[in-house]
Amino acid sequence: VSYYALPTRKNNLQRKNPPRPPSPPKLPVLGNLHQVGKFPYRTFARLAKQYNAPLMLFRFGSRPIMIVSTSEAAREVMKVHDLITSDKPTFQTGNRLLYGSRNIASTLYGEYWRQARRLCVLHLLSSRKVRACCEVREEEVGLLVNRIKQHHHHQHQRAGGGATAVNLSELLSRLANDVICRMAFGRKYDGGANGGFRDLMVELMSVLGAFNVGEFIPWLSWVNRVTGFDARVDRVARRFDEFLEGTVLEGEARLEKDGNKSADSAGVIGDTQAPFIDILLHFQKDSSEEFQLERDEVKAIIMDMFLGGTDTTSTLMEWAMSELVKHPRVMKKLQEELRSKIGRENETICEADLDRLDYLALVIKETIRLHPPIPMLSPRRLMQDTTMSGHDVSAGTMILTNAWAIGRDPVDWPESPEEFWPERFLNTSVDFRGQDFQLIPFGAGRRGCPGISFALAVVELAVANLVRSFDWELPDGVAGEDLDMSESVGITAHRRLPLLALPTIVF
Ligand code: HEM
Repeated sequence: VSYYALPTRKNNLQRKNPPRPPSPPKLPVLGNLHQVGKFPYRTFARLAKQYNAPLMLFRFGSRPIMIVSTSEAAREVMKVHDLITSDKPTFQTGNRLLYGSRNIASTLYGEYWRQARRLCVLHLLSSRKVRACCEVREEEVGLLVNRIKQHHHHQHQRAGGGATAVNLSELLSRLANDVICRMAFGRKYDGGANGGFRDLMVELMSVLGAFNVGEFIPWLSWVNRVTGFDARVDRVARRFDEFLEGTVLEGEARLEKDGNKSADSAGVIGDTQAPFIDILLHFQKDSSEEFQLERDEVKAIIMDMFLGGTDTTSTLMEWAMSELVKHPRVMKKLQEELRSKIGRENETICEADLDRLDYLALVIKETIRLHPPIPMLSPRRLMQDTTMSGHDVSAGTMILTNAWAIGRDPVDWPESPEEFWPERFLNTSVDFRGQDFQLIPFGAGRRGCPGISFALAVVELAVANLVRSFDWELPDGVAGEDLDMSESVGITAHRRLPLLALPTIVF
């Protein structure tokens, strides 16, 4: 048997007990780690197809990992077995950076998770709260549009008419970060004296996404000390904590001045525009609340909002703009919708207009189908032995769902699954909110993403304004269809190369 051959299903079926999911032969110590490659979602998609295996069992060092590769299998994991797959694996790096993994996304399934998630869904990310903060997004998107216009005028004057490209990836990352910053703290931290918050976020993402051998092969943990990885993690954790401590002190000063907030008739703390940190501090200070947070937990949940909401959101906007530049037909159709339905009255589109923009909604759906920002979703951990799709799976197995592969599976997407074609969503109710397992970029079930409305509000507003206000071309006369679409390595799959594009002001 070669190292790369999976046992066939037939062999498995000859066994007496329900078989384990197919599993490629492993190397000693490494298990299957050597097979993963730079783009695990591509490798796993290829193997799943090759061996016709909706569920596959791998071993990364000492950890058993099940890979879920079809919508049917995903439904079984996240719907039929949602409860017993709602635990999370622990990682040393996450423990050190996220206050013992007390953030909602990494904490173990249990009472703390239930209460913290409830708090988050009700007070931080509810559609009411999202709506109440539309001014923040409108202002920030307005700033983005003005920045591009200024760049354009400036270049015109300087270069005597020759336009230069703007770095849309950079601008969109700044937008996502500024919006969450204002929601979380009530103000922006633009660097300078405040310590370059965005640089800190970039470093945090890079440390969290780095391969840490000690997570999988515990006796090799010493390697991290030698390579300096441990010291780097400690440095990021310390700098982040210093920053968050400052924001907590500012929040405490505000609470002291305004007095403790009590719930309004809808049970929401503070006014709907109160920054997240003030709301979380209320749950730390007010002993009449049933659920009490520790100071570190306040910080961990704030970090969750940044980790969950910045890179993911900017990645989605970046791919939407890339696909539009690459597909002039779709760009033109969307521009027609925006320019005819919104008209010229306002300089920028505001959120009240978004409901009327049907084609925009299709474009966003199609973008997230082809480019789920977290292609393998967030890992889960099976709580008890069970049988899934006719296979035995043991308690403790880590579960990764390949949303990227599922979004391109010809079984669910029979018409040109690799093509960017928003019209495929016409006359279907298929949506990404966790009911339709062929489209699960936000996961599903108990641990599904609570930030969908929050994310979409930013993404739709930004894309609508960028597409309505400007015409876009690639620099150096490169045709849109030749745009490089390769992905970066890491937890989020953003563009490998930044999206540089030439704007022409239309509105
Ligand atoms: C395009 C943007 C986003 C994408 C693609 C995304 C994706 C995801 C995914 C795949 C999960 C894991 C789901 C699962 O295991 O079933 C998740 C969880 C989570 N997301 Fe998002 N997310 C986005 C935006 C946001 C935003 C804006 C926030 C908050 C401001 C947020 C906060 C969270 C939190 C707190 C969790 C953990 C939930 C739990 O474990 O109970 N996300 N997200």
